[in-house]
Amino acid sequence: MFTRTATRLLSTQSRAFSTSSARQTKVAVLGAGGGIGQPLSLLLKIDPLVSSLSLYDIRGAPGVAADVSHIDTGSSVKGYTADQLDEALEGAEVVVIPAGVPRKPGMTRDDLFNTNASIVRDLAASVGRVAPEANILVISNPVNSTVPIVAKTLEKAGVFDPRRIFGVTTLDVVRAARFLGEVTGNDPKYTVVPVVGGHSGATIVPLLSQNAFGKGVSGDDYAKLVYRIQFGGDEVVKAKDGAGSATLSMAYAGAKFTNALLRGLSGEKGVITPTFVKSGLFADKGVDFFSSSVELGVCACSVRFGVCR
Ligand SMILES: NC(=O)c1ccc[n+]([C@@H]2O[C@H](COP(=O)([O-])OP(=O)(O)OC[C@H]3O[C@@H](n4cnc5c(N)ncnc54)[C@H](O)[C@@H]3O)[C@@H](O)[C@H]2O)c1
Ligand SMILES: O=C(O)C[C@H](O)C(=O)O
Repeated sequence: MFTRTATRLLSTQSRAFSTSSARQTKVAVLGAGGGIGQPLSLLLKIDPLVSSLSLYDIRGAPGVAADVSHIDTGSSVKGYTADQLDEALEGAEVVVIPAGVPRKPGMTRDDLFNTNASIVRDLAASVGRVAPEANILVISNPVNSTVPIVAKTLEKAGVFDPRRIFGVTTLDVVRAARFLGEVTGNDPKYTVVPVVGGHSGATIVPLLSQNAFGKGVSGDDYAKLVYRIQFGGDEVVKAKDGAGSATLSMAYAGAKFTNALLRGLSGEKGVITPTFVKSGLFADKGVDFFSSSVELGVCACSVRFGVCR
C-alpha cells in the first residue's frame, strides 16, 4: 500500500519535472566560483528553463556545484576543475562568462583590461572550438572591450555569429528601473527604461523619455538620475571598499538575461527587447550607439525573436 502510494507520488513528481524541463538546455557558467558566479549559479539552478548546469572555474567550482546541486529543482549540476574546460562546455547552448577580476575603488573598468582580456579571449577560443553554436553572454569587464574580443576570437576560429554574442549590460536596465522608481515613488515594474549604448559611464544611455514616469523627470532631478544610472557601479565599488564590485545585483541581472534568452530560444515572443541585447561594441569610440549595436548583430538577434521594432 505504502509502496503504491509512494510510486504514484514519485511518478507525479517526475511528470512535473519533465514538463518543466521538456526542452533540454545546458547552461555553462565560466567563473562560477566567484562573487557573481556563485549567486548566478544559484539563480540558474532555480530557473525551470535550465535542465543542466555546468559550473567551471580555475578554483572552487566543484564545491559550488556540490552545494547548489542540493537545491530541489529538476536540473542536474556538475562542477569542473581548471583542466576540464572542454568537458564543461560540451553541448552547452548558453555560456555565461563572469570570469575575471573586478574593480577596486579608484579604478575604471578599463583598468581591468590587461588581466581580463586574455582570460576572456582564451575562454572564447574554447567555446568556439567545443561549442561553436553556443550563445555567449559576456559579463567580464570592461564589457565594451571584452565583447569585441569574443567576436574577434570567434571570427579567427571561423565560427563568428554576431547573433549569438551578448554583452550583458542588463544591470544598467535594472538600475534604471529601480532608480526611476525611487525618484518618482513608483514600483520599478512600472518604471522600466530602455538603456542603450555600452557599459561604462557616459556610454550608458538611459532613454528616460520612453517611460511615462521618466518623461516627467526634468532639470536637476533628470541630470542626477542619469548620472546615478551611468555611475551606479561606482556606488557599489565604493561601498564594498576594496572587496570588489556588484555581485548580487549582477547575478540577478545575469539570471534575468539568461531566462529571457532561453524564453526567446524556446519560441516565446516579445521577451527580448533591444535593451536586453544591446552591446557596447565601439561605444567607447563615439560610434553611434544604435548603428554599433546593429553592426554587432544584437539587433539581428532581436529580429530573430520577433521583437525588433
Ligand atoms: N557586466 C556587468 O554589468 C558587470 C557587473 C559586475 C561585475 N562585472 C565584472 O564581472 C567580473 C567578475 O566579477 P566578480 O565580482 O565575480 O569577481 P570575482 O573575483 O569574485 O570572481 C571572478 C572569478 O573568475 C575566476 N576566474 C579567473 N580566471 C578564470 C579563468 N581563466 N577561467 C575561469 N574562471 C576564472 C576566478 O577564479 C573567480 O572565481 C569582473 O570583471 C567584473 O568587473 C560585470
Ligand atoms: O562597476 C563595476 O566595475 C562593475 C559593474 O560593471 C557594475 O556596473 O556594477
